[in-house]
Amino acid sequence: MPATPLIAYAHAGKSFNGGRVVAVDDVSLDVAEGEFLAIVGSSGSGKSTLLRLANRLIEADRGQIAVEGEDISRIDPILLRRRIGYVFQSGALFPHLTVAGNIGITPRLLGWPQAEISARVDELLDLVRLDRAQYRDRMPHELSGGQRQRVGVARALAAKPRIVLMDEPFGALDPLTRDALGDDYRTLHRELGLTTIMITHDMTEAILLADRVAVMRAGRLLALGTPAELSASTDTYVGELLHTPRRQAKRLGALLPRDGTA
Ligand SMILES: Nc1ncnc2c1ncn2[C@@H]1O[C@H](COP(=O)(O)OP(=O)(O)OP(=O)(O)O)[C@@H](O)[C@H]1O
Repeated sequence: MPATPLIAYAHAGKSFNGGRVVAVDDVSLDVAEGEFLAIVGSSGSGKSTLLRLANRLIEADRGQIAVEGEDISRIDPILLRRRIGYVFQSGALFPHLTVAGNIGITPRLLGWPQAEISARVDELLDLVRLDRAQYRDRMPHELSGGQRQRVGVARALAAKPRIVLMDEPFGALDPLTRDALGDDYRTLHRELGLTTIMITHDMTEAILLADRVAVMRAGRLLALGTPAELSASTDTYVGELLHTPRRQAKRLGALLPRDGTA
C-alpha cells in the first residue's frame, strides 16, 4: 500500500471577489513525504493561493486538503501553522526583534523553556551557516538580503516541522547568493527529511532544486512531473517555460569547457 502523502489537495479551489476571480481551480495534487516540489507559473496563476491553502493562511472554498493524513479544516489554523514551516518572499522578519528573537518566536509561542529555545537558536544558526557570535543579537536591518533569508529559513525550521512551504524564498537575491542558498536549503531538506513545497518563477531554479515541478496556469494545475517528464511534455506552455533553461544549458555547455581548463 502506498504511503499516505504528507500534503494532499483533492479538488481544491478558491475564488475571490464573490467568485469573479478563480485563483485556484479544482487542483488535485499529492506531495509525498520527503519530496521537494516546486510550483512554477506566471504572475497571477494561483501559486501563492495554492500554497497558502495548505496552512490555512487562505481558506479553501472547494475540495479538501489533508496534511499528514488529517483534514486541515478540522485542525485549528494556529496549531496547523505551528506544525508547518513557512518562508516568506522577503524574509518578512519582525523588525523589532533580534535574529535570535525572530528564530525563537514559534518555540516561545509553544512554551518551550528559555534554555531550550536558546540552544535551538544556536543550532539553527549553525544549520543555516550564520556565525552565532556575529549574528545572534543583530537586528534584521543589519543583515544583507541573503542573511535575512537564512534567518527566515531558520525561523521556519525552529519548531522542527516536517513540512516547509516557501513562497519565492530566494527571488529577490542576486544569482550567486540565490544559488548558494538554494543549494544549502536542498541539503537541509535532505538531511532533515523535510517535505518542501517551494514557489519560484524561475524554471531553472525549479529544475535544479525540485524532485517534481507543478506548472500552474490560470488557477489550474497544467502539468506535474519530474524535470525529465516535463521535458517530454507536448504542451506548448510547458515548452515555452523550458525554452530558456534549455537554451542557457546549450549555450553554457558550448561556452564553458567541461573540465574547467581552457
Ligand atoms: N485577497 C485577494 N483578493 C482578491 N483577489 C486575489 C486575492 N489574492 C489573490 N487574488 C487573485 O487571485 C489570482 C491568483 O493570485 P496568486 O497570488 O495566487 O497568484 P501567483 O501565481 O502567486 O502570483 P505572483 O507570482 O504574482 O505572486 C490573481 O488573479 C490575484 O489577483
